[in-house]
Amino acid sequence: MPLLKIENLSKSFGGLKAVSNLNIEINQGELIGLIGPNGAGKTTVFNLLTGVYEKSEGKITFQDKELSGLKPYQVTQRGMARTFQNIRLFSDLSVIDNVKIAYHQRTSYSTASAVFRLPGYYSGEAEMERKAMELLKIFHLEDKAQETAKNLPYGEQRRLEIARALGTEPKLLLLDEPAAGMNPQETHDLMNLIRWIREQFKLTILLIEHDMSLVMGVCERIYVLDYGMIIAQGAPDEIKSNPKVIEAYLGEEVV
Ligand SMILES: Nc1ncnc2c1ncn2[C@@H]1O[C@H](COP(=O)(O)OP(=O)(O)OP(=O)(O)O)[C@@H](O)[C@H]1O
Repeated sequence: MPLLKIENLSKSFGGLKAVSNLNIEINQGELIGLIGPNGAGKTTVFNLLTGVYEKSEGKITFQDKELSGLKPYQVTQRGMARTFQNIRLFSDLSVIDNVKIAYHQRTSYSTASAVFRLPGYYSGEAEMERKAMELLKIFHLEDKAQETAKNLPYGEQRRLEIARALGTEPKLLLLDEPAAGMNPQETHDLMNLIRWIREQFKLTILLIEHDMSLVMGVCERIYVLDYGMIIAQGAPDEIKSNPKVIEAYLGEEVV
């Protein structure tokens, strides 16, 4: 059974069919790319998966359970986390608080112990602080733990966003253009980081990305969307030489 199964998924906005009859299967541990020209429907797919949008038609099954009518926080609790194309951090909070908020979504202590500050609350907080700090170390952000998130350079904000997503302890991580705005060196480092966190956290990753060197470099399989429909799928080498893909990217560099 795949970890994620998307069957005949469609989403219309008025007369526009942003996603049309989409079928995707992702197995545990895979690193999969979702590419396509601007406006192809990639982010809409993420919004459908995470409960931001309600589907028009189709079925999404995640960890053997259908995801239907769930709010984004419920999808997070089921084990799916995402980052956004335009970074969305709590920009006025500290770096470490951004990650601790993610752990709060998975917290084990009860609301009563939080409200009355019972001992369980404090041990829970301490544990969260420790775990958040561990994550920051992985992302080389431990020295910036007390810094206000908005003061971080752009590349570090992107890394913090991934750290925060991992704080919810997901099985499936959705990355929406993680290399956007990064220079070639940062993109190269990010590629290694993505590979590494997949192993370390036993993650399955679905990645939207326009940077072809990154997509082709890290993904095992790639789905190509155009006008809301899948026009090609396969290994990076097959995708690079697929005439439909080359045509969809007309004038753009595919390799
Ligand atoms: N909330 C919405 N209301 C109306 N139309 C929308 C909405 N969200 C997305 N769309 C439309 O759906 C289509 C797909 O958009 P989407 O953002 O998913 O594309 P994308 O592949 O992620 O593009 P990009 O690479 O530029 O981010 C576009 O035509 C877009 O204008």
